[in-house]
Amino acid sequence: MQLKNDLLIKAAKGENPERTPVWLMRQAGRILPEYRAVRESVSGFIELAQTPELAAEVTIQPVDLLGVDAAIIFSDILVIPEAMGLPYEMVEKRGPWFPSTVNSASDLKKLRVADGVDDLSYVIEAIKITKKALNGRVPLIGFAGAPWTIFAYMVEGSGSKTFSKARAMLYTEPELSHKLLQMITDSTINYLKAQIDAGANLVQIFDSWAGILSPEQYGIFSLPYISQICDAITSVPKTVFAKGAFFAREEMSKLKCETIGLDWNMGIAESRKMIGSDKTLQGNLDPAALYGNEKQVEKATNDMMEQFRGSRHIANLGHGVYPDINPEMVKIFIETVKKFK
Ligand SMILES: Cc1c2[nH]c(c1CCC(=O)O)Cc1[nH]c(c(CCC(=O)O)c1C)Cc1[nH]c(c(CCC(=O)O)c1C)Cc1[nH]c(c(C)c1CCC(=O)O)C2
Repeated sequence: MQLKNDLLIKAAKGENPERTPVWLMRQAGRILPEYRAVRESVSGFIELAQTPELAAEVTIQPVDLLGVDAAIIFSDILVIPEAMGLPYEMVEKRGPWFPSTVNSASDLKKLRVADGVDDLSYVIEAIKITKKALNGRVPLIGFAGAPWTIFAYMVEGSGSKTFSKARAMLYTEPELSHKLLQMITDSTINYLKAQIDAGANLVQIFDSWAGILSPEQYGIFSLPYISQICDAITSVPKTVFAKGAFFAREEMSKLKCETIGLDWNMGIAESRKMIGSDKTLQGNLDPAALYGNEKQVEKATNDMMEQFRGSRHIANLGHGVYPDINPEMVKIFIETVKKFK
């Protein structure tokens, strides 16, 4: 299927798109009343994610309603632990929670390497339905969590400010940590390959908890596993977004990926210098800028675009859009990027 809008793919490959493409991390769900209406028709997030027709519907909503240049499949990074044998629940207003966690070698024995097609067939089905419905209008982004971020949830059992249990394990049980990280990595490679076979045009790896590791620990327990994933996926462009990993930008430029995501704490000119000109940069407006009024959002967006001018860029926020942002301000962000000359 030929893409009618391939700006994202061109930008990722450094092929001079006619204008800068724009999409938002966490654009599916969260901010749209149309999403909440679908969400209320089922028992909760997990049922929605596991019902391929509905997952496809909410994946396409931001393309229709906001005018973004890409869709991202509606799912969650935590489907990987579940496929490995560690199920999660999504607790209303609190976030993910794992009834059991990984603390010992015997816990690890109960897990398996997930097979992308069989264990995550509902995501694969949702991708196929989405691709058909999109009919080439925009590219579809597939995604997975980075092994370290997935490890953090599997060991901690929930979100946390410090993830101190997960970080402790890296010091007290380094061998066990590496074994679990390798199982997550192998599962993630299988999963991303299955997403690509089903039609994903680009994949993004979210290392949301990169920033809580020391540079040294990051180099031992996160980057080598992201690097394995980048090496294993060769058929579509890859984006690596490591939130808070300002200290790893130079190292990240060596990854076999086309695009590096920047969060809003990372200076644009300084990041370009560290990463070099052979990669596309994605980002990085502060998501809180969208709390401003129309003029303020326009100005903040234009200021960001100006700093990326003339270099390989995919416009986005520096992290996921916040749930209480007014969709009208998201539209202004998108329109401002599209009009930028
Ligand atoms: C850390 C992380 C998670 N999930 C994800 C990350 C990495 C990105 C990041 O750093 O924000 C990634 C994710 N989660 C979701 C998507 C869908 C696609 C998209 O719109 O980008 C994506 C790409 C849906 C979701 N994932 C979740 C929801 C809300 C569930 C609901 O509808 O109640 C959605 C739409 C739940 C979720 N899932 C997770 C948390 C902490 C929570 C609860 C709080 C929150 O909403 O962010 C784990």
